[in-house]
Amino acid sequence: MKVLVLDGVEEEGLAALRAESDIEVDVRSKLTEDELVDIIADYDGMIVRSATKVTARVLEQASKLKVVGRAGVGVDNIDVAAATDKGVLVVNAPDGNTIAAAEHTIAMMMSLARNIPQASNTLRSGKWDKKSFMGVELRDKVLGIIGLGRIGAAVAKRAQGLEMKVVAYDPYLTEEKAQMLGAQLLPLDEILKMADFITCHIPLTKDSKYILGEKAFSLMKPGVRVINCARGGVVDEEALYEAMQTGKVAGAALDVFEKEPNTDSPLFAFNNFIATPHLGASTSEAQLCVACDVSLELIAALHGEFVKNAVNIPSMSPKVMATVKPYLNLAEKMGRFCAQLIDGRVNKVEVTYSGDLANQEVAPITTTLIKGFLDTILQVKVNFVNAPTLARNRGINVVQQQASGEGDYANLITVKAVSDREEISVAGTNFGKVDPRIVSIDGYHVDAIPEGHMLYVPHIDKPRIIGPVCNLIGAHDINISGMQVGRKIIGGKAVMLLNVDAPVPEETMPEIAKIDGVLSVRNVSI
Ligand SMILES: NC(=O)C1=CN([C@@H]2O[C@H](COP(=O)(O)OP(=O)(O)OC[C@H]3O[C@@H](n4cnc5c(N)ncnc54)[C@H](O)[C@@H]3O)[C@@H](O)[C@H]2O)C=CC1
Ligand SMILES: O=C(O)C(=O)COP(=O)(O)O
Repeated sequence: MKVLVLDGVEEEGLAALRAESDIEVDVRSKLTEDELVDIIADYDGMIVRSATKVTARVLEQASKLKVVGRAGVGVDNIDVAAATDKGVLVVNAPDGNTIAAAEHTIAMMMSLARNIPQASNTLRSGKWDKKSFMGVELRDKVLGIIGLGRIGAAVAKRAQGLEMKVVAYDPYLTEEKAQMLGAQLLPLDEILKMADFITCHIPLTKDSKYILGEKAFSLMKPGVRVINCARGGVVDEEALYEAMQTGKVAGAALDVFEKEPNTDSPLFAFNNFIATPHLGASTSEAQLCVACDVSLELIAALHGEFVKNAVNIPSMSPKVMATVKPYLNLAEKMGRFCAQLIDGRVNKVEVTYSGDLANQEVAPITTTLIKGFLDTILQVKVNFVNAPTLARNRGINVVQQQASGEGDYANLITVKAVSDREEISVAGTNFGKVDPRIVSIDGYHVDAIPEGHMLYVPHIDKPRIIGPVCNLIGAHDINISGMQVGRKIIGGKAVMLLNVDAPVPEETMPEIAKIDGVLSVRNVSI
């Protein structure tokens, strides 16, 4: 497999990736979108930082691509929706650069407070100017943090060390968590009115675009200082320009810009404006960390294993991963089994978990089941990433529920599939955690190993059915390795499920269907 590495990802951090015998690493310098479009079909994985734009056009040509890794946090340079539709996993490395970004923010704040870059420039140009650079202290000043996530929290901790009062706006964070961080959660308007310094630590989303715009600047305290080391577009640069022009804003520091690279911003005209070229994550420690983290994620993704920091599938903690892993094989097989048993256009798949599975995280098991279900009926590549979207797009309503109460099995997954023609239900369990079994079909008890080729024959419970079915299969020299028969009442409907060493030829199927008492017959391949 080939992995394309762009944007100057730290070489030392790629060691784990290079050590994989089945992975070839190709490090390139910056490529244009056209160049990327031309070569991307060769690659199974790619790693980027913030410079390369992984657009829908690039992804369209990425016929082998399984995973895009972001050596850092923000994935706004990757078209995640297009990747999801194509079944391409997007992973990031969100923990490795938190401290670097937080320290850069503090450095920006200190620089704003003490005019360090400007004073340094003046001195280097031959002027010993003390008068122009009167500063302010940070102690007792109010720091307003917008977005109290990983970096916001690290900034809060450091600001408290500087004896600042920390207030924060983060509508997605609990009061308890903010309290633990020593920050008071307040509405945005109140923060804008009271803060001496305001710093953003949020992703760029449709809600956060221009969160610091004209209205926000109008509410701010005169003499406020503003910092953005998060994403360009969170601060409206034109509104900032106006607010600096009027003197409302006493200083601003941007590490990120709406358009990057940016070497000619009108803001550069202000002496109280300082800027760095998106350096928040640029420490040797952070770059080593994110490169190592993303390399491990790429290795896992390329080997079909679960990843820790997926952006477009639900992430799983190692604890959840350990509990769900034994059921993924069963779920995928059950999905495949049901899809081949049901007739007509499926509009609903209802998955019910009971026993041990009643009280644990099961969403990844449902996704795996749906993947198995769709895999057998769709031509497109189905994986954990696009399975839920593909189901939704095909009008299949996936319902997941967990049943309480004692059952007959230590763990049980029951799938009810509904189509425009019929409804079927299949139940499966893991014996001893890892041994998958189909234990019921439409309420008929069986005990079948879901593997290889199977033949499903619903019939009337009466003599001279099993023998003739087996004779016809035997006539084709096909070995039967397992047989299960289940009925509810004597003489009523029954089901027969055979494990066979090869698929029963299509031309034999009508002959089996003709046997008196056979209701239908179906080949199933797991
Ligand atoms: N300048 C640089 O080089 C770097 C920039 N970053 C950027 O910093 C930002 C923050 O990164 P992390 O702290 O790791 O992310 P995070 O996901 O840990 O934290 C983001 C926080 O923002 C909050 N949030 C989201 N939307 C919000 C909104 N509209 N209003 C208020 N709060 C909102 C979330 O609840 C969360 O607590 C990201 O945009 C990331 O891309 C990260 C690393 C380096
Ligand atoms: O991790 C992030 O979100 C960053 O913004 C860092 O960007 P970079 O990897 O330095 O181009």
